[in-house]
Amino acid sequence: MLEVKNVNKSYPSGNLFKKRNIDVLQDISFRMRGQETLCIVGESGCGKTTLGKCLVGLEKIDSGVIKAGNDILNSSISGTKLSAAISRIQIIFQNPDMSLNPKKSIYQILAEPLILQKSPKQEFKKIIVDAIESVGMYEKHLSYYPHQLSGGQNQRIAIARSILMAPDILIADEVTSALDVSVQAHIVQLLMKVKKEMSMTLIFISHDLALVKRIADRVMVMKDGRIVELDHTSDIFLNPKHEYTRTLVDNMKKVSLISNFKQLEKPVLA
Ligand SMILES: Nc1ncnc2c1ncn2[C@@H]1O[C@H](COP(=O)(O)OP(=O)(O)OP(=O)(O)O)[C@@H](O)[C@H]1O
Repeated sequence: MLEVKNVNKSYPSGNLFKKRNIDVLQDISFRMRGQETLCIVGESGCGKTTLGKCLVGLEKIDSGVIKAGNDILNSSISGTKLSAAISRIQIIFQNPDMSLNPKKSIYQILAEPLILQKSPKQEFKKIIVDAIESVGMYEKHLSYYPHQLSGGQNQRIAIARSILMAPDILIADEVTSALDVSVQAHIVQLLMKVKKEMSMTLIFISHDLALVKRIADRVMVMKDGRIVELDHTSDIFLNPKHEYTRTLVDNMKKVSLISNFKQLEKPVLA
C-alpha cells in the first residue's frame, strides 16, 4: 500500500542576488493499493518526474509523508538514508543508456541488487539467468555491455534490474518515449506481464494518452505541481471534471483523428 500525504517540494532558483524557490510539487496526496496501474499525465514541467524521484527517495521532500508498507519517508530523512528509506519502490527512467553503468557488463549490472540484498553468491547465476530470460533476453547477453545492446534491450535490462529488487511498487517514467515505435508496445506488454506476475503496483508516467487509456486503472492529471484530477480511467476520458483534463482529452482526440487521416492518405503500394 502506498500513501502520499500533503507532499511539497521546491527547487532553489534565481541568482546570487535574488534567490527564490520554485514550488514543483504542491500538496500532493493520494493512495494506491494492490495491483493497480496509476498513470500520471500532464504537460511538460508539471512535476511528474520530480514526484517519481521523491517517491523513491532520489529527491528530498520539503514537507509531507510518503508511506509504503512499513517504510516511511519524510522531510527529516536525508543523505544516504534517503533512498534506503523506501526500498519497496523502484523507478525506471526514459533513457536506459543513462541509468545503466556503461563500464559494467549486464551480469554485473544485474548482480548489483543481489549484492545489496546479500543474496548467497552461489545463487547469483541462476537468479540472473532467470531474470534476463523473464524480460525476453538470453544468457549470452550477460557478457555484453550496455553500448552493445539496443535501446529496447537496455530498457529490458533496466526492468530486469528493478524486478530483482522485488519492489511492491514500480514507477515507469516515460519508459517508451526514447524507443522506436515498434519496440514501445513490447516494453509496455513486458511491464504489464511483470506487474501481474509479481503482483506489483505500477505508476506509469506518460504523455501518450492513447496508451494511458488502454492500460490505466486510474489516471492522475497534474498541472503546475498540483493534482487537478485523479479518477478512474473511464471517468477521466468520458466525463472529465476539470477544464484542463478536458483540454488534454480533446487534444488526444484531435491527434488521433489526424493520424487516422494520415494513414488514409498513404498511397497503396502494389
Ligand atoms: N534538479 C532541479 N533543480 C531545479 N529545478 C528542477 C530540477 N529538476 C526539475 N526542476 C524543475 O521542476 C519542474 C518540474 O520538472 P519535472 O521534470 O518534474 O517535470 P515533468 O512533468 O516530469 O516534465 P517532462 O514531462 O518534460 O518530463 C520543472 O520546472 C523543472 O525545470
